[in-house]
Amino acid sequence: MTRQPHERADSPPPLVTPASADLLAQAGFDARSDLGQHFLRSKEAALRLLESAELPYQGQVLEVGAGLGTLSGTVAEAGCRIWAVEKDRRLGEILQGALRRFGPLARVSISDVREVDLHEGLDVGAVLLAIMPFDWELSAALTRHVFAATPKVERGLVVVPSRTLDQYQAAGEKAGGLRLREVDGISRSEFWPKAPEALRVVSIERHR
Ligand SMILES: C[S@@+](CC[C@H](N)C(=O)[O-])C[C@H]1O[C@@H](n2cnc3c(N)ncnc32)[C@H](O)[C@@H]1O
Repeated sequence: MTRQPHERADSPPPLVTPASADLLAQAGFDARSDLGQHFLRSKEAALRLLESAELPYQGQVLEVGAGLGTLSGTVAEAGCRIWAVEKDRRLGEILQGALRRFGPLARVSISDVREVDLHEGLDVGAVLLAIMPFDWELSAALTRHVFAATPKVERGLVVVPSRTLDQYQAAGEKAGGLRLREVDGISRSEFWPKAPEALRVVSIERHR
């Protein structure tokens, strides 16, 4: 298989499991800007996102770009089923290691979310919860993709660059039938590497 210019070798980085964003930084991990990689540094921030998401107990959550599993583990601890999808194969072992203890509550797919069968894998009423790549075009494309791929995802809560929200709101009715609303903020310093621009915590609903 020919490797794309941005693809790196798949050898795992020198990390311990479970890993944290700060350990990743200390290990000299090469965060990929083409994937908008910025990792959540604290569990407190994950808990705050969980609170904003108002997840139904034992509901199903799709997380796009699960990274190290910091948010995914918090979701599973709250009693929800999590499907953690992450494109970067270098993070596969770490993510699987972080979620192994949850057994059947947690499913991991190491793949581009646009290449997994979301309709088949999700239940009606699934919620999208994601810290989307910090690249406004990519985060907008992935958000659009999830809601277009299956009607089973009824709503979501995402962290996105503020420009993603601005562009959606500017698109109005053309925004793929979705209504986005800012519900909270999150500091750029909650991430390693620090987010390059302001972030928004946004709830998403379908237009009825
Ligand atoms: C802002 S980071 C958030 C990581 C993680 N949620 C955390 O906070 O530690 C975005 C994540 O999305 C992943 N990603 C980028 N494009 C993706 C795609 N098409 N499908 C699945 N994951 C993707 C990146 O590799 C990265 O781990």
